[in-house]
Amino acid sequence: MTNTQVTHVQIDNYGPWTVTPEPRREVDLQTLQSRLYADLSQLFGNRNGYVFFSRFDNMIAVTNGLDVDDHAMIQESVGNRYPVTMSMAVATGTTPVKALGDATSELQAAGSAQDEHRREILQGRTIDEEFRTEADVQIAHFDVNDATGKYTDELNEFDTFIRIEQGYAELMRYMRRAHGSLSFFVGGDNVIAVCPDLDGDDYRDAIDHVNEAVDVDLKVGVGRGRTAQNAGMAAKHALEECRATGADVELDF
Ligand SMILES: Nc1nc2c(ncn2[C@@H]2O[C@H](COP(=O)(O)OP(=O)(O)OP(=O)(O)O)[C@@H](O)[C@H]2O)c(=O)[nH]1
Repeated sequence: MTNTQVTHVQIDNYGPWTVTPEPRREVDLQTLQSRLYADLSQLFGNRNGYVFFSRFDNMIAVTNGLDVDDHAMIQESVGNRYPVTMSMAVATGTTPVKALGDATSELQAAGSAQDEHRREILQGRTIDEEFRTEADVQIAHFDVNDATGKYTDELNEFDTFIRIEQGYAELMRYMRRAHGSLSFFVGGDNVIAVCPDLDGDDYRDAIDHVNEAVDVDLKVGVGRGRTAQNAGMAAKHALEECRATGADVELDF
């Protein structure tokens, strides 16, 4: 049974900051956001977590293996180095959607994202070491079949981008609604989904749905692990197995 630990990261009072005392240069905001994402990717990643940028001012991390002190250190490090602070709430659940829902509720209960008095909130609970297992995290790595031949080498970059984003939009909605999963675009033609205990038929169902809805062909490798890093690497190996065998779905368990 999966037990996903999810952390909701939110920049404090970011909206007002972007326009105070007057609108800040967009290039500076883009630089700040992408650097913060890069730093968080390293800070969570060094502890075997994964972080996804969602909207950049909000980010979602899979943090199995990190305790509250690890979160506090990451929060402090960002507070020391950036002109903005961030709040975090962490929750666990048998589905990632449920865990994230609980984490978000904790942040919302602590105050608005645009409340200047709500700063550096750190709330929630992590999984005690004794209850952690090798099956806590299930990660699916989706990839568009032959994106290079069908899109990248054929269409202009914007039309390729539209095709890939359409596949992503349909997949993220369906995996959330039908399968309690959180899916994130990670670049190129790749989507990483954080999932509860799904089986091969569930993944086939999602791939068929996306194919019927928006005519984008996907394959997926799925892995399990004690941490996001372990599950994610197993998923990548399973995806290589798809490439070797021609299968649409490969499970590494
Ligand atoms: N983030 C991330 N991006 C990747 C990964 N693998 C490939 N990409 C990106 O996806 C692009 C397409 O690569 P592939 O998916 O290998 O190529 P393809 O043409 O779809 O071929 P097949 O996947 O073999 O059907 C690459 O140029 C990279 O930008 C990965 O593991 N993670």
